[in-house]
Amino acid sequence: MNTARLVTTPLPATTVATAAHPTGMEWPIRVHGLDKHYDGQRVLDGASLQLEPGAVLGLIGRNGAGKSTLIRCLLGLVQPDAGEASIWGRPSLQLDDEAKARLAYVPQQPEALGWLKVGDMLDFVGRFYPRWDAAFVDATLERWSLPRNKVLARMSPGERQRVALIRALACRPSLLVLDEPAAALDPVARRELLREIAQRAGESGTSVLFSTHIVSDVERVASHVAFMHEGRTLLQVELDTLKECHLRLRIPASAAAQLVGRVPGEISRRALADGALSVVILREADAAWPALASAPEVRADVLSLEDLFVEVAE
Ligand SMILES: Nc1ncnc2c1ncn2[C@@H]1O[C@H](COP(=O)(O)OP(=O)(O)OP(=O)(O)O)[C@@H](O)[C@H]1O
Repeated sequence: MNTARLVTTPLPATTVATAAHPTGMEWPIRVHGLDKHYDGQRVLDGASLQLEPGAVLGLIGRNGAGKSTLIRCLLGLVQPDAGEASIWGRPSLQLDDEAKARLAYVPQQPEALGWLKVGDMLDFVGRFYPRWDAAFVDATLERWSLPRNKVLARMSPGERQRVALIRALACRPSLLVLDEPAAALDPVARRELLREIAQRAGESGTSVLFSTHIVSDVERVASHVAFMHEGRTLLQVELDTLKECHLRLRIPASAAAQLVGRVPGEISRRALADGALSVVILREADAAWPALASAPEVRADVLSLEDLFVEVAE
């Protein structure tokens, strides 16, 4: 497969640490050109991402695509080999206490403070956050049937993940970063979580980044989606405009043989068994489609989010 890097909103040339949002507000998240290697394996390959204030961005990618590594670089937990990452305009590796107090992160497998009981851990952590919402903690523990007096290490992964989510939301963060928040949750708990995220974003203006490989979760709650594949961010776009800005072209073998180079806006390409080509293209809002899209022998389809994910990640 031949893939190209493409972000529908191009990142300006200024450094991420200093660039301002067009509204004058700070970008909750900006990541530009991140590279990261582990043991000679390229895990991030020029990954770029940005999160609008108040937006909910679903970062979608297959297992091993690099989502967790991108998030860990973004939060300053891992140092990238190259590229820049910032939160509210501050470089991720130099976040001050004020920025950290406005930020909540739920890792894929929350393990911290496992020897404490649920209630003791939440009371302890709450002391460090001036905006801690103790009433929310009590109400949500009850609603989600989580006992205060159970030791965290003895809980199931799903229960532990829900406690971690309560902890994250109780800080009333301005930015919430969730790494596969639904991974260990049953369908009911997943819906509750998504509802909570949507409510936070809608009512309090919390900006949210969450990684997932569950397409329906993105459709249910996200305002924006970014696709990640083999360490690259292939596209980032607003969900409402997604259908207007991508097409899959099925180019028959006869025409495919004459095709030289990439199709304008091409983000993925797949050879089909009969020699035809399946090419996904993306255009900027209001830009014209390439002439090939209306060629009589070419079939152009708009894809569902799930089909688009499969097409670019195959
Ligand atoms: N600390 C590490 N040491 C060595 N390799 C690592 C490390 N962290 C991640 N990797 C490798 O980097 C690649 C990307 O991993 P990452 O966890 O970022 O992917 P992911 O998209 O979050 O996957 P998943 O959806 O399965 O959680 C994988 O091949 C993984 O094995």
